[in-house]
Amino acid sequence: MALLEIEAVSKAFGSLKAVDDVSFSVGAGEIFGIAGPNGSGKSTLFNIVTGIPFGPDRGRVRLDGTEIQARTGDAIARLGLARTFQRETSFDGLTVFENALIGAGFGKPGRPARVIREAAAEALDVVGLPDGAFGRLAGELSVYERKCLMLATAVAMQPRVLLLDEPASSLTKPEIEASIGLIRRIAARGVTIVLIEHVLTFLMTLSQHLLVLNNGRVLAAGAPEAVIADPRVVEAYLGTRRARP
Ligand SMILES: Nc1ncnc2c1ncn2[C@@H]1O[C@H](COP(=O)(O)OP(=O)(O)OP(=O)(O)O)[C@@H](O)[C@H]1O
Repeated sequence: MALLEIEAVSKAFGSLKAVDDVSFSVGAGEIFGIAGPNGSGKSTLFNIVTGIPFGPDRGRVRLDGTEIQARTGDAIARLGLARTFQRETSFDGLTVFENALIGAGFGKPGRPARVIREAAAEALDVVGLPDGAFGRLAGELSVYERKCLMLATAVAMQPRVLLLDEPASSLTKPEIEASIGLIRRIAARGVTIVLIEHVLTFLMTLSQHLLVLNNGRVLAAGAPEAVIADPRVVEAYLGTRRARP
């Protein structure tokens, strides 16, 4: 059985169908990529799945067989589904370690402080933020470091499924390479990953399955090589240009 099942979900804003009858499933341990032009509904899809800030108008979302579409974002996160955002999001007035502690302590009442601290330190280690950075204020970090911290805070929650919204945006090529490595490290820990990204090489390198959205609908889905070779995808996602290598 799939770990995450999305069945015919839709979300409209007035007359705009931002997500329109979208279905797919993600197997345990998989890295599942989602691409699509600007405004095709990718972030709205993540909002619907995580309940942050809203669920779907219609359709079902199942996490390990449990229907979650009517639950709050908070309850969904407690069930083991975490997300990051397109823009770096952190508590800027808190230190790197304090930010990770918030993730590690989330939804785990009664967890000993020592265990929470260990989970926070481990998550920061996974994303490559060294001990020397633990005391720095989040607001003083570089864009890349802030993205790493947002990721570490989500990893510290020890989710079963992690949804990453454009982790490579605004990064340099070496930083993108580093991000690929750290997403692989997170996946190797048994975390199932769903990844939205504009950078196609990033998606192609990481994903076992790829889905392309266009105007809120699934345009193509399947093996990444087959999907990006699909003429409808070339036209919708890349316009008249060919895919950049
Ligand atoms: N809260 C909202 N209220 C009204 N319209 C919205 C809202 N959120 C998204 N939309 C609209 O829904 C459509 C899909 O937006 P969404 O952000 O999901 O696309 P996207 O594929 O993530 O785009 P991008 O790649 O630019 O981030 C767009 O037309 C957008 O303007």
